[in-house]
Amino acid sequence: MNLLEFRQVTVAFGDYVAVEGVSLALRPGEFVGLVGPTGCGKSTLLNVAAGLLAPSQGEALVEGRPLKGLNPLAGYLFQQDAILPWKTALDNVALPLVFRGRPWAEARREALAWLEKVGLGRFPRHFPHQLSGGMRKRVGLAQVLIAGPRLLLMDEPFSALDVQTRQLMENELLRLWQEDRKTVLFVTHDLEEAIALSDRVVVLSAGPRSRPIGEFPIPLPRPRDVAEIRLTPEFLRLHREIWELLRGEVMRAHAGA
Ligand SMILES: Nc1ncnc2c1ncn2[C@@H]1O[C@H](COP(=O)(O)OP(=O)(O)OP(=O)(O)O)[C@@H](O)[C@H]1O
Repeated sequence: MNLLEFRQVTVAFGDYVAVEGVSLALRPGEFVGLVGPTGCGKSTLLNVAAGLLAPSQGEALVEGRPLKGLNPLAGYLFQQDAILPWKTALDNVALPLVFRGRPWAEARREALAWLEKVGLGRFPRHFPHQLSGGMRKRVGLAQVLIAGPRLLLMDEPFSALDVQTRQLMENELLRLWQEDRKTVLFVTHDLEEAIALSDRVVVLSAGPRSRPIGEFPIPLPRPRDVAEIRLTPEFLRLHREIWELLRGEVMRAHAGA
């Protein structure tokens, strides 16, 4: 059964129809990259998947059941940090468990294990302003993963990072993902990032009335190193093929802007 499915999802903001008739299904354990030009409705679809936004028409299904309210299986990682500046790295990661009623001591123990998993075992008492951008991302990732989501919704999570840090984080994400293969919907307008990470890349058309116009399986071997895989002939072939479709949409989006 599909873990997440959009069935003919349309979202309108007033008269503006952002996405129209979107159908897309994610199998359990699948890593799907969603690419499209700026403003085409990628975040809108993630918000529908998270249950933060109800479609104007159509529906989202989670394990075959219509989604009503917040998606209980989902963890959401945004472009901006969602961590609290006045809490330590450890307490930021522990918070989702505390919100669920777990005692602080127990939550902190588990949080420390997660900080170690993301390579921050030596920084539990640091505050966010004492950490680099990449380290804050790691805190954010640990904070999402500690809650045990089966679906990860990621909205350009690494786009604010410099290229090297970004590649480190992409590899880190793949390493963690290999461990238990959560279902991932990863939004980006960076086609290379989408190909390097995903099992399947879905291309959205330029808005308004955006919808998927192409789906490309990415049969690159795993485990992958995102920096190395970009240099392989198969990667370049996939990039050329998908870019052919995406380029037209990017140009349409710019012409309409
Ligand atoms: N709450 C809202 N009210 C009105 N219009 C909105 C609202 N949210 C999004 N939109 C519009 O819907 C369209 C899709 O927005 P969305 O943020 O989903 O695009 P995106 O593909 O994620 O963009 P980007 O790549 O720039 O982040 C945009 O034209 C945006 O202006």
